[in-house]
Amino acid sequence: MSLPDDSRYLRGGPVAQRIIVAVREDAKIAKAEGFPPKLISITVGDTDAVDVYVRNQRAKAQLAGIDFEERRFPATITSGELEAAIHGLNADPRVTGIIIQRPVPAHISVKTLQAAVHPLKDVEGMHPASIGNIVYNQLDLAPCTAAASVELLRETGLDLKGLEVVIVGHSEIVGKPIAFLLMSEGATVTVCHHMTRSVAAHARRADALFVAVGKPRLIKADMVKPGAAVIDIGINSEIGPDGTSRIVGDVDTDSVKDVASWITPVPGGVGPITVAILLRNTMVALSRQHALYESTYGTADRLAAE
Ligand SMILES: NC(=O)C1=CN([C@@H]2O[C@H](COP(=O)(O)OP(=O)(O)OC[C@H]3O[C@@H](n4cnc5c(N)ncnc54)[C@H](OP(=O)(O)O)[C@@H]3O)[C@@H](O)[C@H]2O)C=CC1
Ligand SMILES: Nc1nc(=O)c2c([nH]1)NC[C@@H]1CN(c3ccc(C(=O)N[C@@H](CCC(=O)O)C(=O)O)cc3)C=[N+]21
Repeated sequence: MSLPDDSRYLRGGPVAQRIIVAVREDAKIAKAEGFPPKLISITVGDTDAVDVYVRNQRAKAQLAGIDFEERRFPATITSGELEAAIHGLNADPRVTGIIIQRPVPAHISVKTLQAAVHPLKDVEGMHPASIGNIVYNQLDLAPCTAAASVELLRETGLDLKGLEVVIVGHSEIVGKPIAFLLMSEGATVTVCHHMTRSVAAHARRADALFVAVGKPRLIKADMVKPGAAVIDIGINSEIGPDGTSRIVGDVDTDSVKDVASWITPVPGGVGPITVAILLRNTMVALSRQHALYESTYGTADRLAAE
């Protein structure tokens, strides 16, 4: 889809590009120091949104100089088998980071899998020990989509302090971490979900509206305050008028763009930044592992050599 050249569109491409350039520099240095970064993606079963994400992870990891490997498992696999595979990756010193693609089949608990990833290899910040960091305002490694969405809001130049923010969707991986990230920035945050009495009434008060539900065109123009920033996080596959599959968000962009001052396109908005932040998180994880390695072995080795 090509978008008109309209400053209301908050495009993710340039932001993602900036991040990837910095990651590439870091990856080059890490390789020279003998710590080549390697990211492993674990997919269980088949989901369109995951396929898009993994395809872009592979492409951008290659651009950034990060080794990328996808491990695909059938939907019939047991939780025990997956946990064993994760433990193997935890123990493999060549593996820097592990991402568990969501969703996983109903008979498997994604929480159990996330808890099985070693916190030092948790590049999404989803281990129960990692997710607490954002509650304590330690924001250098946050869940990727949440961090990407906040990064796009910053592009508006709006002052986040005291900003009225409404988030629609409260998943652990998107809605809740966005709320914590924005609270850290001083925004006033309201979180809506399927039990909220009137999502529209809340949404209409928002200076910045984040939507992560997974329902095409859920947010219409009459739910948006004139002049608001609308961050559309949804990635939904649907069949377009020409009969081919296409990706759309959760916002009815055609009507909302006439009301909002800023809107993120889908594709081309949050998605590319999510991928870039995953790669940046891989480098943050690597530098933590490197620091631990040095404090455990490095000094001793250097002393021995002198
Ligand atoms: N762009 C990107 O980088 C990413 C995009 N996504 C996309 O974002 C979307 C959401 O993903 P994710 O958070 O993982 O999804 P989940 O299905 O885990 O969460 C959806 C959330 O929406 C809430 N919800 C459902 N129906 C309504 C409704 N009618 N009104 C208000 N809230 C509602 C649910 O509430 P409750 O739990 O109470 O039912 C839940 O909190 C998907 O389209 C996904 O593909 C996801 C990750 C990354
Ligand atoms: N553990 C986990 N973490 C996730 O963050 C996660 C997940 N599981 N499961 C699936 C969803 C979906 N998701 C996408 C991220 C980026 C694009 C993306 O790169 N989109 C581009 C490209 C679109 C295209 O190539 O057609 C865009 O929107 O412009 C898509 C989808 C992350 N998710």
